[in-house]
Amino acid sequence: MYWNRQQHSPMPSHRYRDIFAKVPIPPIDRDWPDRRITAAPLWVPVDLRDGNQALAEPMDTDRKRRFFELMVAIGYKEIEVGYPSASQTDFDFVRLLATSGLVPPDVTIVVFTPARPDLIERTLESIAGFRGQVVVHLYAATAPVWRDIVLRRTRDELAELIRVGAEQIHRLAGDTVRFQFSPEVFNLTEPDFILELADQVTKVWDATAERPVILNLPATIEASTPNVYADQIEYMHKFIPRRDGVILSVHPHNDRGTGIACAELAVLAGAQRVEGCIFGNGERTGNVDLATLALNLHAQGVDPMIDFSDIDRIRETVEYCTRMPIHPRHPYVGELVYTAFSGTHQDAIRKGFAVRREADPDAAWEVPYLPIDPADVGRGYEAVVRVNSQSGKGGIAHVLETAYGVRLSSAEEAEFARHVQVRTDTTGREATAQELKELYEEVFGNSN
Ligand SMILES: CC(=O)SCCNC(=O)CCNC(=O)[C@H](O)C(C)(C)COP(=O)(O)OP(=O)(O)OC[C@H]1O[C@@H](n2cnc3c(N)ncnc32)[C@H](O)[C@@H]1OP(=O)(O)O
Ligand SMILES: CC(C)C(=O)C(=O)O
Repeated sequence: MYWNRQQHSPMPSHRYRDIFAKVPIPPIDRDWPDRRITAAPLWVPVDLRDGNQALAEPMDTDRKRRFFELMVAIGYKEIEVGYPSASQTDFDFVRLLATSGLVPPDVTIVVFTPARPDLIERTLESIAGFRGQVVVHLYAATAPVWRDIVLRRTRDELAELIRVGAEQIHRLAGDTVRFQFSPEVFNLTEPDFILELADQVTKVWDATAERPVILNLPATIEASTPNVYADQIEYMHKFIPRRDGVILSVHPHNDRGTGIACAELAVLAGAQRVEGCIFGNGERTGNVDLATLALNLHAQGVDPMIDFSDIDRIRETVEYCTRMPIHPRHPYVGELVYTAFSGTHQDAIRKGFAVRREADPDAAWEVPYLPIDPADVGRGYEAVVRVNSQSGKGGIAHVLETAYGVRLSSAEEAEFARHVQVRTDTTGREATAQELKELYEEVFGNSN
């Protein structure tokens, strides 16, 4: 075919199978494609547990505490604070929260446990005496490969393990505790088995609208296009027993790079709660990024209910706690995401700002190439246009004007751009505002 001269790659793609070969995807009359997101879901950051378990150097108490205080300060009301049976550090941090008054009364903490009697006991020990709101989160992997290879249990045996764990938690936990169950690798588990387990745990935990059980459905390893995950979630939304007594939650990872889309489509499909990490730390390619999800809502006119108005302060804390830098292209927070180097984009932004200057500050934001106003997240406008050999006269004039108040006529703009082009082509580098000013003075003298 003349239009497609691509060759077969030498990679062994034949060794992989798509999700439809791995698990039944039940047909549904899907409603999610026609829905819109008009309100924020319940957000639950799992940075202190799922994020923490992915770090080369897990957080110490000081880091955990700073991260926790940040999450409280910006508005999270439910926070997974650790895997208390994993390490003394995790246990001690939960004890600190349980005994120190660091948890505000309107904030719920979540503690995470596998279905092992000794570890459940240790988990409940970690929250002993805590008077605030707490969720005990039980998990077990349910997908066939995990059942066969890892846990070496049949479906019935695994269901029994989960029932026994759920009963133990119910017995040991006080009346104020709420319960959460995650069938790990939900997305690769047979739907009828999930319904069976959901029926079981909601029965054992006596799920009611007043004391709902959280059923969290993870894409532990992202394994399909997001529309398939959305179908899987909508199926559960429609068919899980005791739906009124269940908060349907999702927990997408990002192995295919589509964790955000999975979370958003899952919310359209009926998910009420989303777990993830701020800026997307987490196992392998990370948990879904809660900051991007929140700011995607903001950019659609929906209040995300979390305050990202000082995103660089949040970024500093997250980088300190995880000891990992955030990529310059990371949505909303990256150093370069409000910056244009290219000429036609700079020209459009400059014209957009000119219109904006005349507009009501509350008028709808319509500046080309800037999906949100950088000021919303505490960024200034200095870095919006930066100049190199890809830049044009509009962008160069914008920098001179905003940095130094120098205004060029149209003829001067065109002439000066030619000088800048020679300079940036020769150096191969960016020209800073100060370098542009010096070049301007060389070309036009100091008089303008
Ligand atoms: C998708 C997720 O994020 S799940 C959470 C993953 N997080 C972590 O593992 C971090 C914390 N983990 C730990 O500190 C340790 O793994 C511990 C304390 C939980 C367990 O440690 P160990 O007793 O040394 O066991 P190990 O780490 O090798 O785990 C494997 C055992 O756990 C079992 N297991 C795994 N998941 C579960 C579960 N949800 N419920 C019960 N048992 C489980 C495995 O079948 C295996 O048992 P086996 O030894 O009888 O074959
Ligand atoms: C067990 C759950 C919540 C999890 O961390 C995952 O599946 O990734």
